[in-house]
Amino acid sequence: MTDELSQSTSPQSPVSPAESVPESGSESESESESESGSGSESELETESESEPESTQRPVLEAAGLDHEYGAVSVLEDVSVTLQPGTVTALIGPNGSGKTTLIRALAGLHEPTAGTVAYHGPDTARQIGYLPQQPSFRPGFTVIETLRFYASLVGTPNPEETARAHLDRVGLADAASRPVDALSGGMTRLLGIAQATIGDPPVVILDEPGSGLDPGMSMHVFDVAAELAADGMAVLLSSHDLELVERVADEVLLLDDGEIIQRGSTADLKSQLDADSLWDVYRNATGGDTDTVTVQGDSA
Ligand SMILES: Nc1ncnc2c1ncn2[C@@H]1O[C@H](COP(=O)(O)OP(=O)(O)OP(=O)(O)O)[C@@H](O)[C@H]1O
Repeated sequence: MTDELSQSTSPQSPVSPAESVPESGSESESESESESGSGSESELETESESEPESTQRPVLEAAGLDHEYGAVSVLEDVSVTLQPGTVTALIGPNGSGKTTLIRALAGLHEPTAGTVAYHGPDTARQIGYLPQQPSFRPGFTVIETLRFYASLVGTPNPEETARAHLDRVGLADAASRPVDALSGGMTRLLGIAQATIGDPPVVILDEPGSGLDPGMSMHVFDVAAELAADGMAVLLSSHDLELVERVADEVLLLDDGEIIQRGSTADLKSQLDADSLWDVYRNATGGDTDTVTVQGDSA
């Protein structure tokens, strides 16, 4: 699907070529991330269509992921399963490897080792992805941009789909505004709307609440919960532990490239004798509040 999106990009499209999804195996890990992430057939193993669906069966399954940037090991033996109809939250200190893991799950870079397998239906779009810093091609309005994505995935009525997705994130009033005139928070909301166009079975949101005011952050997390209620498997990363506690069915705590805790908030709290997810986090990570762990050489 990544290939489809890239190939469909015309010079007149709202998708900047510079923002399109990196080619398979490309290590162009710059922060100019694509807003059109999706499960790349070339990078994800796809299940046969005849496989029966089961609620117990993960729609996305990653096993034994390692990732290295040169000599620096950032992920080590990470396994993740995403179930339909659930919100999974990825939490962890700055630099612990969340974005690296997310990009591997979204098929945007190949892990050094391990597998990512998609077991969901053979839809036009398998994985929707919100990068940490979404960007859109200037010169197009919000509605034009979303309409473009809707037409890319073959939606029968792109206008209606675009408006419905704008509505869902609370951006309806900005439909006619040029994308380059949006605030940072509004750009993120547009990114979330874009990530869900085509109703992909898996939606991966890298820090969807970052830069949003408290009310809008809560709204965005509620949107994530609604997507899960509609049957999608939602993975989001966040540093807002209160909101994570509010919506997540499962929490993955990543520290120094390894998942050191996983489970429902209730289970984690009881296992670690903690009153809140923040206590869980602090107990499990050592609660360092004044340093960022830099993996590998600190230069
Ligand atoms: N392209 C790259 N080349 C080399 N090192 C990288 C690259 N991208 C990330 N890293 C390093 O990998 C580690 C994990 O980074 P990553 O962005 O995955 O962490 P994160 O948990 O998402 O952090 P944050 O919460 O601050 O967004 C960091 O030490 C970072 O410096």
